[in-house]
Amino acid sequence: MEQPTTMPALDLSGRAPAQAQDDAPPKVEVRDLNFHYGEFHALRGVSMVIRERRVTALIGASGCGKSTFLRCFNRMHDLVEGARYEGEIRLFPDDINIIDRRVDPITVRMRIGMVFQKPNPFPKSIYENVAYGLRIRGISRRRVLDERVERALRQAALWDEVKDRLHRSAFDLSGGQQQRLCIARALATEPEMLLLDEPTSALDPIATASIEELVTELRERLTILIVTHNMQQAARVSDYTAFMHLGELVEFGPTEEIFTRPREKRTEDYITGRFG
Ligand SMILES: Nc1ncnc2c1ncn2[C@@H]1O[C@H](COP(=O)(O)OP(=O)(O)OP(=O)(O)O)[C@@H](O)[C@H]1O
Repeated sequence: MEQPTTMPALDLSGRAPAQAQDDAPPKVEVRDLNFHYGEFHALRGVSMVIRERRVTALIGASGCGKSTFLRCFNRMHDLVEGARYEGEIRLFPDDINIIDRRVDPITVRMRIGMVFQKPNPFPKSIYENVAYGLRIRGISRRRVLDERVERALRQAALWDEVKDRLHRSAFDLSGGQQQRLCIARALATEPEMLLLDEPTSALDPIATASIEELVTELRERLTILIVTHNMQQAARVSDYTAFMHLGELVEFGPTEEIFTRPREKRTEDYITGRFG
């Protein structure tokens, strides 16, 4: 695991003011979420509100349940034997409980996209990677596909780099470009929320910076939940930070407060690198 970096280098100067009076409506409300892998109780009574068009970072030591939590949001555990959810994850504005087995996981995944730690483009062309989800949704008219593929690639800040080689293999792209392609693929179906699971941990600093810039741009149009081991990254890109420990949510609040005035000693110890 990458060690958390220490506190002094955090630069919070360019950030929006603390959101103590944030008027963004809730996008998701997590209510007393418990999650079990068979006998193992991986998430313990997690409750939090994720606000619309805000970036919320999940931090905490390896194994504390960050990915488990993130994966609940697009029902990735459904096929894991013995996996069991309790509680609610209510998605607004329609107020549905997305972990209710009666809610179709495909519908949930259309509304909540996910990007993983390692770029994982399909063995297809750049164009077909982005068009994939659209084709699954029955869109086949060339003009519509062209338009939506271009829009998603522009939103992922990749269009200028790939517009002349759309039909080349996605594997010809660099790691950072592949990750932006995966983001474009997730954006093509116009989700309301994006889950990012350590999206830059396999990337170099330049590619990391471009993904962080992109996260800040995407925040204008959708809600983002990001898992990161990098404290600076959480401080740079997020509005809110949630600190988890052993399956519990220890502390949650505006990023600036969590990093400068944590209420809990465990949070302070973690962000100052005293444990992790
Ligand atoms: N499929 C599984 N079956 C059983 N236990 C699992 C499974 N996946 C994860 N776990 C356990 O659940 C706990 C939380 O794991 P999770 O991957 O969510 O942690 P994390 O905080 O994302 O860690 P990291 O930062 O290392 O990615 C760990 O103890 C892990 O061993």
